[in-house]
Amino acid sequence: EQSTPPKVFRTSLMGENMAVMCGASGNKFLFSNEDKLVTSWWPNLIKKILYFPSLLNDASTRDLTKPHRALLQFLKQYVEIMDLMAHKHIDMDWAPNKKVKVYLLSKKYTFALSCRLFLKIEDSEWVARISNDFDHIMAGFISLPIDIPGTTFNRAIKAKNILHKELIEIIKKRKKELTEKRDLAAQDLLSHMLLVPDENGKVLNEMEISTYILGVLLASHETTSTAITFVLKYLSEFPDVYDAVLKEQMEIAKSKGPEEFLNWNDIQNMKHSWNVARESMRLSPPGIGGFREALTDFTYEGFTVPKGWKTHWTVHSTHKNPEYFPDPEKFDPSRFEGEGPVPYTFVPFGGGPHMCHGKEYARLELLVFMYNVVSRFKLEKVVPNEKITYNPSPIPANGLPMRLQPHKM
Ligand code: HEM
Repeated sequence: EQSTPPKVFRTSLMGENMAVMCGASGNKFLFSNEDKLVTSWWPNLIKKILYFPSLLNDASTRDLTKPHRALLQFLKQYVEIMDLMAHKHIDMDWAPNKKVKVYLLSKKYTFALSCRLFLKIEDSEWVARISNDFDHIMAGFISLPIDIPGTTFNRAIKAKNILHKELIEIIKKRKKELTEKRDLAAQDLLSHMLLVPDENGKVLNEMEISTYILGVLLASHETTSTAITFVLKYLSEFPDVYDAVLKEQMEIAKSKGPEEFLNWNDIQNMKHSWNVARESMRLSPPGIGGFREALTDFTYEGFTVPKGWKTHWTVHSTHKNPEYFPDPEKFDPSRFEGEGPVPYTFVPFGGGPHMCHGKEYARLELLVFMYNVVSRFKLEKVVPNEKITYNPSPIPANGLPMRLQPHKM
C-alpha cells in the first residue's frame, strides 16, 4: 500500500531551516501568499555568485528579480529569428547522419540564441568563450562556498567578474551607438533596457542591467537546453508520439513557401507538439522548484513556520504523484488535452508572481526547435538505456548521442 506523502516537513538545506511544502495544496499556498506571508528568496551561495556586494541587500535588487517589460515585448518577432537560427545550427552542427551529442549541442544552440536575442551578439567565438564562463558559474551554484584559488566557488566568482566586465563593455558600446542613432526598432533586450524605462519609470544603471542580463542568461542557459534534450529523447523512444508530432508539423511545413519562416500563428497551431513538450517537462523537469522566505510567523497544516525560515516547493511532489497523474511513469501527452491537469499540479515553471519570466520564451524556443528537427529528420538514439544523472537538473550520462536521418522525399 502506498503511504500518503506528507503535506509539509522540516529539514535543513544549505544551512537554513526549511519547511518543504508538498502537493498541489502546498504549491497553491506558497504561490498565492507571495508578499503576504512569503517572499522570493535565493540561496546565499547564488546571491554571492550573482550579485556584487554593493547590490546585495540593496532595495534595487528587488527590481532585478521582476520581469522586465523588454523581455516579453518582442516575443512574436523572436519566432522568425529562432527559426532561422535553429535551421542554421542544425545544418552546421547536427545533421545529416552524424552521431551528435544532443545535450551539448542543445546548450550551444540555446546559448547562441540568448546572446542573439538578449544582446544582439552573433560572434560565435565570443559566444563560445563566454559560454565557458557560464559553465563555471553554474558549477559554483552547487559548490562549497570556499573562496580560495582553485576551488569551484572561486572559479565561479572569477567567471562572474569576467562576465560583468564583458557585459559592461557591451553596454557602454551599445549606449554610445544608441546615442548616435536612436534605433527604436532594435529588438534585443539590452537596447530596450537602455532606451525604454521599466514599469516604475526607471532606466536601470549599467551595473543593474549587467546583473539583470547575467540573471536571464543564467536562468535560460541550462533550463531550455535540458528541455530540448528530453523532448528529443522521448521523441526518439516513442514512435507513436513522434508520428503524431510529425503529422502536426508537416501540416505547418506544407503551408509555408520555400523561404518562408515560422510565425506566431504557426506556433499557436502546434498544440499537440506543446502537449508532448509539457509531458516531457512533467517527467523530466529542467528546474527542481523554488524557494521563499517567511515574512511573518504563519501556520500551515498545523505546522508553524517562524518568520525568517525558508520554504521550498518542488516539482517532484506533484509531477509523479499518481493522485494527479494516473500511471505517472507513462509518457502520455493526452493528459494535457481538454481541461488538462488539476491546477498547481503541473508546475515546471512555478507559479504566482514569481513564476518563471521566461516561460513564453521557452515555449517558443522549444516548439521552433521541435519543428526544425521533426519536419526534416527521423531520430535514432545511439545508446539504448542511457542513465540519467542529476545536478539537480537531469542530464543524460552520455550526453544523449543521436543520429538525425533526413526524411526520404
Ligand atoms: C524550459 C525552460 C525553463 C524552465 C523549466 C524554468 C523554470 C523556472 C522555475 C521553476 C523558476 C522558479 C519559479 C518560482 O520560484 O516560483 C524560474 C524562475 C525564473 N526564470 Fe525560468 N525556466 C525556464 C526558462 C527560462 C528562460 C528562458 C528565462 C529567461 C528568458 C527564465 C527566466 C527566469 C527568471 C528571471 C526567474 C526568476 C523569477 C522570479 O523570481 O520572479 N527562465 N524558472
